[in-house]
Amino acid sequence: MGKIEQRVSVSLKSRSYDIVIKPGLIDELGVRLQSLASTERVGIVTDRHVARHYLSAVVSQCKQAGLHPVSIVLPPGEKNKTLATVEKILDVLARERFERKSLLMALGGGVVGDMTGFAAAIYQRGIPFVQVPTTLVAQVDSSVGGKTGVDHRLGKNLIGAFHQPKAVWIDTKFLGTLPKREWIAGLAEVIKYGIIADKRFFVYLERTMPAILKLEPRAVMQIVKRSCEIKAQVVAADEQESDRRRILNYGHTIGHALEALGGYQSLIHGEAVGIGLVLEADLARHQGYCNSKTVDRIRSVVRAAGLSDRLTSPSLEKVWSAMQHDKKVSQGKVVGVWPNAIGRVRIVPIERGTFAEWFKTVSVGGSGRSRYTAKRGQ
Ligand SMILES: NC(=O)c1ccc[n+]([C@@H]2O[C@H](COP(=O)([O-])OP(=O)(O)OC[C@H]3O[C@@H](n4cnc5c(N)ncnc54)[C@H](O)[C@@H]3O)[C@@H](O)[C@H]2O)c1
Ligand SMILES: O=C(O)C(=O)C[C@@H](O)[C@H](O)[C@H](O)COP(=O)(O)O
Ligand SMILES: [Zn+2]
Repeated sequence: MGKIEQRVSVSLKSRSYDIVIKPGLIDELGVRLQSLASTERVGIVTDRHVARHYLSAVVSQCKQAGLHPVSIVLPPGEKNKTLATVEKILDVLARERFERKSLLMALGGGVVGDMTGFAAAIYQRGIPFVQVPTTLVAQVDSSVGGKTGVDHRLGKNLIGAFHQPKAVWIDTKFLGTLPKREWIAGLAEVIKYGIIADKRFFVYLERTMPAILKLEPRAVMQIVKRSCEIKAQVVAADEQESDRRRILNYGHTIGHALEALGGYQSLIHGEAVGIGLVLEADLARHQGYCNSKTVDRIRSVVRAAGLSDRLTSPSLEKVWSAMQHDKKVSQGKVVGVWPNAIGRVRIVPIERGTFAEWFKTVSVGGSGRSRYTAKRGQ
């Protein structure tokens, strides 16, 4: 199997697994699956958009490797990340007599990955699955670390389970067909890693953004690999988010609230996180945790990526109330992740009064979408 693959290991207490990053890895999927699957039956879960580009190639790979693939094609988009959609996956697994050792493959973005992982976590109390992420968000974040689940009307990812994949296989060539808006959204999670854990990486992003926006292969490989390394380290230190893993949620306290307030339709996840990165940095400054220069640098890199930095809801009550459903809430208190400087964050609760004071100072406006809101394929 070619030479240019990169590997990142996720070392957990119970078990480790590898993230393999390689352009063209799709051509090896059959062989890789064969070496991991204990039964011939393999469930390929994907969505309609991804299926159009890649499903037939993956199915024929499986067949060539002597496997018996069963395709499950879901409706795309966050609004379908629901228990009802997971039930559809479970119906197929039961009907097709999937067994405890049957393997599922999540072929898609974070929505497909989170739901496939959740179905794998609960079908027969847990079956194995692999992640084959096809969006930037999924390649740098959602495919790694075992957070799986679905949304609830009141809050993001309120229903779910920790269930680690057996492997993560990343083909950066998938990104070639990704709509630009989705690519830009993924950059929010990439920028997040620089802010929470790696100043050098943040500086790299500041300098290299033009090449990244042009999808230059070296830059793409670098951001995917470094993001996976940082995520793998954090997850290894705290698999089930009892403490340190909460840093991966920087930008999400406000981001998830805005996503839920938009009914999971107006903002896509990365766009909401991009806004959250800037607003939570500004809120950190307001609380005296960092200086304005730090906020300005975060704002500049977010804008350079083409992401919005503007609050999308004028209602303090609505935003604060949506934030109450954050999974970091502890003993009724909203807990935030706040930058001290680039590369360093602290985790501290915030009072409503402090949030309200800051909220008055923030200008509201725009749709919150990235500069690239064109239709798919543009
Ligand atoms: N589990 C975690 O740790 C974690 C981390 C980050 C995000 N998430 C979750 O991930 C979700 C967002 O994921 P996403 O941004 O990947 O969105 P997504 O899964 O909705 O994919 C975005 C769009 O791109 C399409 N698409 C996917 N790959 C494509 C390709 N290669 N070519 C063309 N079209 C393609 C999809 O059909 C979809 O329309 C959110 O639900 C978020 O909560 C989870
Ligand atoms: O892996 C994690 O831990 C994260 O927080 C990564 C986030 O980017 C991701 O959006 C995650 O799904 C959020 O988790 P949640 O527990 O806040 O729903
Ligand atoms: Zn996220």
